[in-house]
Amino acid sequence: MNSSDALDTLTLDAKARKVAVLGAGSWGTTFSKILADGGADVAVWARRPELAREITESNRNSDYLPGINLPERVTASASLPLVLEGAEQVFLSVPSQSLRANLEAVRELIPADAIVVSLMKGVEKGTGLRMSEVIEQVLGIDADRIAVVSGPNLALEIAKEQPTAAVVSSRSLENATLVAMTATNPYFRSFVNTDVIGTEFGGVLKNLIAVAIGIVDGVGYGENTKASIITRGLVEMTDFAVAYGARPETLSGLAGLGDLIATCESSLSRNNTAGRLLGQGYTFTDVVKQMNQTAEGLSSVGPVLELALAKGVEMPIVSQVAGVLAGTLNPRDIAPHLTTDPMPQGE
Ligand SMILES: NC(=O)c1ccc[n+]([C@@H]2O[C@H](COP(=O)([O-])OP(=O)(O)OC[C@H]3O[C@@H](n4cnc5c(N)ncnc54)[C@H](O)[C@@H]3O)[C@@H](O)[C@H]2O)c1
Ligand SMILES: O=P(O)(O)OC[C@H](O)CO
Repeated sequence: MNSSDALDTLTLDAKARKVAVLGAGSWGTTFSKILADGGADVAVWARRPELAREITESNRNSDYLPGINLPERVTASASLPLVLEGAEQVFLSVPSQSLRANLEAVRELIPADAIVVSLMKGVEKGTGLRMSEVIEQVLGIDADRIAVVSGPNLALEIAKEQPTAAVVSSRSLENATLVAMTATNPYFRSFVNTDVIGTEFGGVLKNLIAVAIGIVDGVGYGENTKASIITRGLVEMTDFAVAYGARPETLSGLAGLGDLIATCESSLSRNNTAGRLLGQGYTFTDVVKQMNQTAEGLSSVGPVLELALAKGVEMPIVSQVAGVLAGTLNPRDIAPHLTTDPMPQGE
């Protein structure tokens, strides 16, 4: 049976019944709720046993999702073998820079046929690898068994069941579809594509533009500045991702423009918040101390600029974010420098 025949025979019965989520932060916990509300039994791995107990016994994760009740189908444990046993799909939601170490601990525990799904939006420092590439490298599994989820997905809004869409991407359309069916419920709809590169880079790059938006917000600039950065930021995102093999239309979709809008507009965004603190004059070190959740953009800016240089892609906005983070560019100077060329350019 080829893959399009296999797709034709898929019915909703093919939804996964037992899934595992590694990482009980704001996104791992919210995604567990999405999956449980779609009908799956969800086992979550939390590093701290007391958090695992709170999730299982009180159906709450009060540190990350205050006021949200989790479905009974979500249980948690600090034991990886317990969580992973029998999982048909394994969702990964830890900070990107910790993924490799976490995967090394679970390599032997992931069930042989499970689809492994990245929920993360970062690139690895030092290697410049996307999360799906780290998964492929460390687990040594076929790329068809790996999927990624991305889109305009601010965790707290979804935990409150506000209607939202996302895209699931895999080289195997069949596996993307299986994951999307499992990650669909009355308030959350998953679309599919096979452009893993574009889907992952969309999520990484919008974080950097959201940091820029936060910076100019913190400075006190208004909507013209922000709209200029969002629009030119999308050009930078698309040029970069296409240089690495993405399809341009992916960057106009949920994982690109969609996520860019959500992250740049919302004060719930940690990347946007980190930028705002920088714009208000806090140093990078102060900002890192104040953030108690993951702001991936702060770690991805370096590797993204290295990848851009390798392909000769110009990223003036991302370069300016790097300058502000390094303390070499005054946040007030970020906005006028939307191109590196003083001569007028085609848009
Ligand atoms: N929160 C969102 O709205 C959202 C939405 C979409 C995607 N994401 C992505 O999901 C990923 C996880 O983000 P999050 O929002 O859940 O972050 P978070 O900071 O809320 O939680 C991270 C979780 O990982 C754990 N953790 C921290 N360091 C770890 C380590 N070294 N090893 C294992 N676990 C560790 C923490 O204890 C916590 O449970 C990020 O890549 C983020 O970009 C987040
Ligand atoms: O809070 P942020 O900035 O990590 O953004 C969360 C999600 O990626 C929004 O889609």
